[in-house]
Amino acid sequence: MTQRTLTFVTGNIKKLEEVKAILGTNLTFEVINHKLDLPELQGEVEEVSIKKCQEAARRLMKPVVVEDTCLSFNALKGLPGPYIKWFLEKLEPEGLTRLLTGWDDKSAQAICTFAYCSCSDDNLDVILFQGKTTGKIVSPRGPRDFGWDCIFQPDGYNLTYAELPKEEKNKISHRYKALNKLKTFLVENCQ
Ligand SMILES: O=P(O)(O)OP(=O)(O)OP(=O)(O)OC[C@H]1O[C@@H](n2cnc3c(O)ncnc32)[C@H](O)[C@@H]1O
Ligand SMILES: [Mg+2]
Repeated sequence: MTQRTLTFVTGNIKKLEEVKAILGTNLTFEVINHKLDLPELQGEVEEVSIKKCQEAARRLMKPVVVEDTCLSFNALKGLPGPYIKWFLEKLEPEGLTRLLTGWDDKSAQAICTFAYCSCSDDNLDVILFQGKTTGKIVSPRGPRDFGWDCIFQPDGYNLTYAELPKEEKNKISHRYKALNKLKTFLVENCQ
């Protein structure tokens, strides 16, 4: 990568906020946002992320990063997973919690997958960086300003993501773990 900017393609302002907060300012590259609501194909999260990233690279013709977030319920064999956005929109947090009525197992995984494409020489190869945080699904608690934060209680905490101070979430989150891997890769490969 010749330029020292990294374009994060997302339509989600809260994701962008967290990415900037986690990366901090002490970086050799600058994260800029390109707001695009990219189409997302169906499939496993890896396939969804790869296709989303290639589409972003094809449209912008420069190095890009996209991110896809899953919320996977173990009792439901990983669903809603990559379809969480649509489940959340239709069912709202209360409805998501209710999906697990009748199941003893309330455990869940928050999974964040960053996908990077250098887009050099028309090469659309994609590299993935994944982070997972385990927890359980609870009745909604806390502010509702970001997705399903109010129903996800990370293991080792009595508070939901929404109730935790932002700095605390950003130290343990699925996004933090994935972003750390991406950051290491960028520092080693993209100077
Ligand atoms: O443009 P993109 O980056 O795709 O943004 P999006 O909002 O469409 O995001 P996803 O496709 O990854 O869908 C993930 C859903 O989960 C929500 N979400 C993502 N990260 C979250 C987090 O850390 N905590 C709570 N909800 C989150 C998000 O608002 C979506 O409803
Ligand atoms: Mg999306």
